[in-house]
Amino acid sequence: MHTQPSPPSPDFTVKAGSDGMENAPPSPKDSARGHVVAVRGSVIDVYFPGEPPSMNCELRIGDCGEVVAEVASQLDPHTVRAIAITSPRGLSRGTAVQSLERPMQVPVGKPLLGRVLDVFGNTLDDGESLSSVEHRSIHQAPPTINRRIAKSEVFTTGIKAIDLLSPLERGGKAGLFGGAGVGKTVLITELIHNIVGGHDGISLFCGIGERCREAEELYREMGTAGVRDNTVMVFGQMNEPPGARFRVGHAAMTMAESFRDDAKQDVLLLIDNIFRFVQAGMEVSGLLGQLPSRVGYQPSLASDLAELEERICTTSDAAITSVQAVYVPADDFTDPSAVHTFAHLSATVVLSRKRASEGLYPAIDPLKSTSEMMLPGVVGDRHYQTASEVRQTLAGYEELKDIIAMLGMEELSRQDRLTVNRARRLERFLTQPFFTTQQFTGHEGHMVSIDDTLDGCERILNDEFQNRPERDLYMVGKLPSSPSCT
Ligand SMILES: Nc1ncnc2c1ncn2[C@@H]1O[C@H](COP(=O)(O)OP(=O)(O)OP(=O)(O)O)[C@@H](O)[C@H]1O
Repeated sequence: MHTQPSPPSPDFTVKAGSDGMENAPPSPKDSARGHVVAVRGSVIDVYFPGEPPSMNCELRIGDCGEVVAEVASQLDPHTVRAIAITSPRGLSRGTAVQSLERPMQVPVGKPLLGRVLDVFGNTLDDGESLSSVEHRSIHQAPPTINRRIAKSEVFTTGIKAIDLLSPLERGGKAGLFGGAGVGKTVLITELIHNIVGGHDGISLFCGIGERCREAEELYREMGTAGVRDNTVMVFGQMNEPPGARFRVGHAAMTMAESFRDDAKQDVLLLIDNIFRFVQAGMEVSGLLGQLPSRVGYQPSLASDLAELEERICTTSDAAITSVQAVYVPADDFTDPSAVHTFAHLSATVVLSRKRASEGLYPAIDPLKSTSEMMLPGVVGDRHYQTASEVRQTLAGYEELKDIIAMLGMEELSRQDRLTVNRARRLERFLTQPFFTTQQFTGHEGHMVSIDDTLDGCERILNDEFQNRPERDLYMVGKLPSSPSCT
């Protein structure tokens, strides 16, 4: 079906800078020229009279190379199937195609700082083009084992519940898991606010498949916080074709790797949202006609994720610390996308809908959030003991909830009543007013050091606040030095 006699291929004339593409394709060799033989949505079959381009080669389609596509499979000795990275609107059979005979490339290095880019490295802000900057392929192998190093060092965020119960690892990967609307984006924005200013490296934000409005808000917020000059933002948002959303993570990784490997600078990589990467992969796989696997995901889900996640690592040159928001479909934590993502992370912060509905923001579930850093040798004995006691108290309260609902507090033993008293106060103390939600909550934002968090929890566990109303501990930063102070 794809090998029918092909019409003569039209002349390919390349107009530099057309279609807003800053990297105009070079003059094609004859063997790199082909033409479209079939278009089905984002799937484009291309016939090459000579040798066909290899996997992942970038194709420019149209007289001005206005549609960019990537070779996804080879159908026969002369035909390849490509996935469009830009909208394939207007394509028809016979349209000229040029193979660039190399994978997609993005600009890398210092000129990217302070810029907002798309999956091709085209600038989305008003600044000058980056076409003259060094470019590098978005497909890179992860560092070999002998280049990797493992240091166990905690990365503090100033957010009480995270620092106490699931401390992030410097040079590690952390995930913020949650269903729709439980506060993943707010939490990642607050992390940017708290960390980026004090982080003496580069920050790279990668927006995958989320709303364009959020990208604009983040850009403004970075400007207000005065951290834009040390930040690169790369977006492939929900209005873009699946190919672009699938590749934007690789583009961002290539930029992050250049800062780590060439400039030897630590990188903080924030990704919102890794589920959208999986979802884009699922769409691409469906378009390619692959048989779906469990829950409709692509059969290559595990390897797609591993290909990206394994590139995020710390080497002897510098560290890439990554925080990723992970949308959990229908709040089902056994969904394959969530399960496969869990496997790559050193810290998982789970957001709970129940806590969000009670207004206990950030809605972090203290019993489900975990971290590999939670060892006495890493966080210290005091932190380890306090976190364990907090967890035990909250778990005890969780078990007592059914009894309280059926029989009331009066039927509880004195010890159980004390547990409930402490747990409710701890729950409220672990809420925190955010800088980024200041305008609509009316609570002034607070960053809290881990010492103040430990001090607060210890005092609540020692019943210092047992006679204070619970609301006094809600949405506060650190606790007052005396329980009687407000
Ligand atoms: N820390 C917080 N303090 C106060 N309100 C919050 C907080 N976190 C989230 N919210 C409320 O929850 C809403 C949804 O938050 P957010 O957009 O971060 O959710 P999300 O999990 O990213 O959602 P989606 O999956 O739809 O992108 C916010 O608009 C806000 O009203």
